Amino acid sequence: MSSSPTPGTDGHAPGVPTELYSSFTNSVRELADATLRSNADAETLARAEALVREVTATLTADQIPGTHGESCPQGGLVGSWGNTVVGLRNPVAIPLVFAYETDRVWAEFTPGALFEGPPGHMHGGVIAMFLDQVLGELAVHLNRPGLTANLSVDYLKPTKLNTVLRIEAWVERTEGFKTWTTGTVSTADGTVCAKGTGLFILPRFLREKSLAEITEAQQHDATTS
Ligand SMILES: CCCCC/C=C\C/C=C\C/C=C\C/C=C/CCCC(=O)SCCNC(=O)CCNC(=O)[C@H](O)C(C)(C)COP(=O)(O)OP(=O)(O)OC[C@H]1O[C@@H](n2cnc3c(N)ncnc32)[C@H](O)[C@@H]1OP(=O)(O)O
Repeated sequence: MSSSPTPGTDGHAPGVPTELYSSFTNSVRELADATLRSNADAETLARAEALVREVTATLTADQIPGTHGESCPQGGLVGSWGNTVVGLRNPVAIPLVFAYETDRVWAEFTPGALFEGPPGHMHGGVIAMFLDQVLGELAVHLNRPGLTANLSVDYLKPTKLNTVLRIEAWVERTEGFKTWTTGTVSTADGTVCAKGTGLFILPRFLREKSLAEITEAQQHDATTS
């Protein structure tokens, strides 16, 4: 079975619109939730497994090597397709869709059973991962991209699954190539469930580059801002 060396110049396989990637990936997210919560009997599960394995074989017949970030080092839409929190083509992502304001980034989302830690509640590691993303998105949004050097989370209340949550971030302070951002995960009534702070540092090898070069190097989807 062949594997394509890289996607086309815009990252799409011939004739595939972004909407199809998006709707297909959503269908796989639904499959993951169905897999987790199905009460199907043994015969039904065995039939479903055969079908899923057939679909998997169809998809793996033609794949990019490695990751989307590696295949599209210039970043942009395709580079962010694989991101585990916001990736349009990543079935593991929710995906979060951020709104960008002058000094703030936020998103609303409703995590389901796939994100469980304590019974009925969101896993703390997943909360930290989502906070990392929103804190880093803000740094990028402010044209101060960086890698997470430090992330600290206070878990203030258990975070219920299957309720609308708001995640947002704002900047705390900046110093040269360092950016400290703070963010929260809260419920619709404003209760803060978790609060995180992050330090984002532009890596040494990028510090000498221009902002335009850095923007190209980062794996950020400029089209979402
Ligand atoms: C692979 C390259 C990609 C390049 C892209 C660049 C930026 C854009 C990135 C992402 C944007 C995309 C979407 C945004 C949302 C995403 C959020 C998720 C982000 C992540 O998921 S990201 C993965 C996890 N993250 C890492 O994988 C980092 C591993 N790590 C390193 O890559 C280095 O460790 C680094 C770069 C952190 C520093 O390395 P370095 O060589 O530049 O630092 P250096 O030693 O020169 O120190 C310079 C000054 O920073 C101080 N300093 C250093 N480290 C510190 C620390 N931990 N705490 C407090 N202060 C610290 C020193 O004390 C000194 O301070 P002073 O100048 O005052 O003396």
